Order: sequence, then structure tokens, then C-alpha cells
Amino acid sequence: MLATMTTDFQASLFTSAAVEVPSLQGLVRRVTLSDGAWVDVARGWVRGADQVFPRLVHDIPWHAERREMYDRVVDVPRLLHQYGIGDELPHAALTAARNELNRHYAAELGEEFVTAGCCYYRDGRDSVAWHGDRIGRSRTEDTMVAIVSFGAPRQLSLRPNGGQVHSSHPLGHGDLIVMGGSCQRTWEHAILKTAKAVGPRISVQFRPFNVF
Ligand SMILES: O=C(O)CCC(=O)C(=O)O
Ligand SMILES: [Fe+2]
Repeated sequence: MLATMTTDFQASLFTSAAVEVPSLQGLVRRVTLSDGAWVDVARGWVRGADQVFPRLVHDIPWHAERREMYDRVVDVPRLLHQYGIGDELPHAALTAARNELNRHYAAELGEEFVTAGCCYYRDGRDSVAWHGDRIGRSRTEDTMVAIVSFGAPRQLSLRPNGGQVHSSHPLGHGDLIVMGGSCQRTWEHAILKTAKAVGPRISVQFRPFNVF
């Protein structure tokens, strides 16, 4: 009885008007960058994202990391968790998002998004410095990294390698950005620290096999 109730509850939660992951057809707007890089943006793609956010805060087994920087060991300024190939995702909205990304980009990407890296930016002091996701195949090959954002918006900044900041996308509340083409090799992205009072944000980055 209890099991049935739980299942019914989850099903109705997900199919309720509140949480919905619509088709990306006609919803994404592509912005062409230089050197074969592009981004696709779909604002408010995951409907009811603000209701998903507290579940992700609670259910993802977040951990802090420390990394060596030159001669020091420093805190990574965000919490992290990585879902690997075959891992069950923590919320039906994420599974639905990955399924729709795989459907929408199947022909263009030629493979599936199989991992989901998660970052939790607790406040404006949490950040990720300028980088490209260039470990693995993305070092030499075109690929895609699709990011779905929950919670309060933070700016995802983009610049050509080492160049001036080109654009900045406020991402939160179910927004999608897909970085594609040569974007990971020829451009850099960052979530810069901000002195403004900002609420917490979670990003989920869907990547193909051997792209980090
Ligand atoms: O939080 C984001 O949207 C970006 C995260 C990111 O660039 C990364 O983890 O590689
Ligand atoms: Fe990245």
C-alpha cells in the first residue's frame, strides 16, 4: 500500500501542471560564436524548476572538494556530485530533460548525453573560474555540453580563449544552455563570483562519453 502511494505520488508530482519538460522543437535559439563554436539557449525550459530545486538540494549527495593550486590546497568554491554512465538521476525532471536532449540533438550530436555533473553554488562567493571542458575527447573534437539550471540565476560568461568577455547568460529557473561545436576548445566559460546578494543555484551538465 505504501509503495503504491509513493509511486502514485511521484507520478502525479511529475505530471502535475507544476513540473514539465516540453519538447525543445522551436524552443531553442542558436547563437553562432567564432571559430565554429555556438550556444543554444531555451529560457524556462524545465517548467516548475523552482519546485525541483529543493529536491535536488536535499537528494543529491553533495560533497566539497579541495584541490592543489600551485603550492597550496584550496577549497573548490562550490559543492559537487557526478552521476556516471548508467547511474539513476535524482529526479524525474532530470531524466526527462536528458531524454529530450538526446531526442532533440540525436542527429547533430550522433551520440547520447550519458553523464550528469552537478554543481551547487550556495551564494555569490561560489564560482567556477574560466575554463573549457577539455578533458577527454573534447580536447580535440567538437562536442556538446548541455546545462540545465535550477534556483536563482547566475551569469554564465563566455569569451574566446583568453579574450574579452563576449556574452553573459543569466541562468536559473529551468533555463537550458547548450555549448556546441568547438566551444569547449576555442572558447572559455565561467560562473564568476559576485558581490551581489544572490540566491543558491544548481547546474546540471549533461555530457557525452569521455567529455569532462
Ligand atoms: O554551473 C555552470 O553552469 C557551469 C559549470 C561548468 O562549467 C563545469 O562544471 O564545467
Ligand atoms: Fe565547464
